[in-house]
Amino acid sequence: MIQKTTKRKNYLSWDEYFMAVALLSAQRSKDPSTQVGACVANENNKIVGVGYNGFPWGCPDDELPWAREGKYLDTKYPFVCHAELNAVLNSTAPNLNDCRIYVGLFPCNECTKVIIQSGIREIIYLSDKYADSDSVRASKLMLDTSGTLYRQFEAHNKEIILKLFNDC
Ligand SMILES: O=c1[nH]c(=O)n([C@H]2C[C@H](O)[C@@H](COP(=O)(O)O)O2)cc1CO
Ligand SMILES: [Zn+2]
Repeated sequence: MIQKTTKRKNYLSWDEYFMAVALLSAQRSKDPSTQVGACVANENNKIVGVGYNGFPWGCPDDELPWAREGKYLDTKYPFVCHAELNAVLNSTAPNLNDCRIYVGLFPCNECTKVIIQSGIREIIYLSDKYADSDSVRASKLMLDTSGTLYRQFEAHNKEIILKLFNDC
């Protein structure tokens, strides 16, 4: 076998790593329409919280509705906890001051309040598909006025492949 003496070139950047963790977490979501994941990293690039969208602890995934349309109480919206909320609540760190949060989807106004109040200073998001909604407009107003940073994730690769069985 030929010995490799220089470092590997195609390793993940920190941004790619944390976004990949967010996207992997999203795969735990039972939402049939939109799976969102979030990953909080601190100043030392340590992961301090992860989450995905789902119903609250103890609320059965098969009994509450997953519908998007219909009467409010027949939809998922009053029940589902957003990924960002779960990532903040799941954190074991004493506080999230100066952390970054990586999310698949631009945070709604309710999650934005949680993000700002938790001390997180930067949001890195993948999709802004609800940019035209009042919720996201309100988010941006709060972020701009509070000085909380946000930027879209810059992808250098279109995909990050995880192989469960690798030939190494
Ligand atoms: O910031 C967010 N974080 C988050 O976890 N979600 C969740 C709530 C829902 O389960 C799903 C959105 O559903 P839909 O795209 O079908 O409206 O994504 C939604 C947003 C933005 O609205
Ligand atoms: Zn939200």
